[in-house]
Amino acid sequence: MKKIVLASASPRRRELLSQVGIEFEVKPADGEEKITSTEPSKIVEELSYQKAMFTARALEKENGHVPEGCIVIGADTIVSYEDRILGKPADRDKAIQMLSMLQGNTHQVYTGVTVLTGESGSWKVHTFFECTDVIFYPVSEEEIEAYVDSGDPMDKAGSYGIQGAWGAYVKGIRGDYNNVVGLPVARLIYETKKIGIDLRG
Ligand SMILES: Cc1cn([C@H]2C[C@H](O)[C@@H](COP(=O)(O)OP(=O)(O)OP(=O)(O)O)O2)c(=O)[nH]c1=O
Repeated sequence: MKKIVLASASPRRRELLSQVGIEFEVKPADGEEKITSTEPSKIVEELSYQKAMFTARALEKENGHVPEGCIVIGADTIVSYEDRILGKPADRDKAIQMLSMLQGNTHQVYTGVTVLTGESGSWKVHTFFECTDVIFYPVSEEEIEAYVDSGDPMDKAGSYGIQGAWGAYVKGIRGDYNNVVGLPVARLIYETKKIGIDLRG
């Protein structure tokens, strides 16, 4: 059986892969990511590639060579609003600022995914991104502060989790819900099928 490795510490990404019946190991990427792009779609693709590559290099080191048939998956999620890129908030104030900006408006969530496959001694690279529009109802300052004080936003791009208490303010989405949570799993299955891989079997 082929070995699939998720290069992520995100519990959401783990759940999404498990949910559709994919069996995998987890080996979070360990390294400093660098952004050189300015376009949201390029940023998430670039960061997903770097995460997948950190883990792939570590596997290569452990094995003494590129493990044949091994599949490494890395992903990165950001929020884009007008010309701003929003990652995880640095502190409480930043989280409040982000949510105050996003409430009552429509923003985009981008997730980039990189799949590396070990083939004939090197890593073949497959990268794509998915974008989902998310619309929030107007939310008061008090509601934002109460949500931020719950601690939920701190490990999430854009300072919210659509799957948690912030779901109370989501008017709607256009596109893939799972993409907002951190991994467009159906697209991942579709893209890997195109390169002859069924991740589920
Ligand atoms: C917008 C949004 C983001 N998120 C999460 C998904 C990602 O885990 C996180 C964005 O951070 P990322 O840097 O993409 O990922 P991560 O640090 O959590 O995990 P790793 O790099 O090890 O793979 O925000 C939600 O859970 N719900 C949401 O609604």
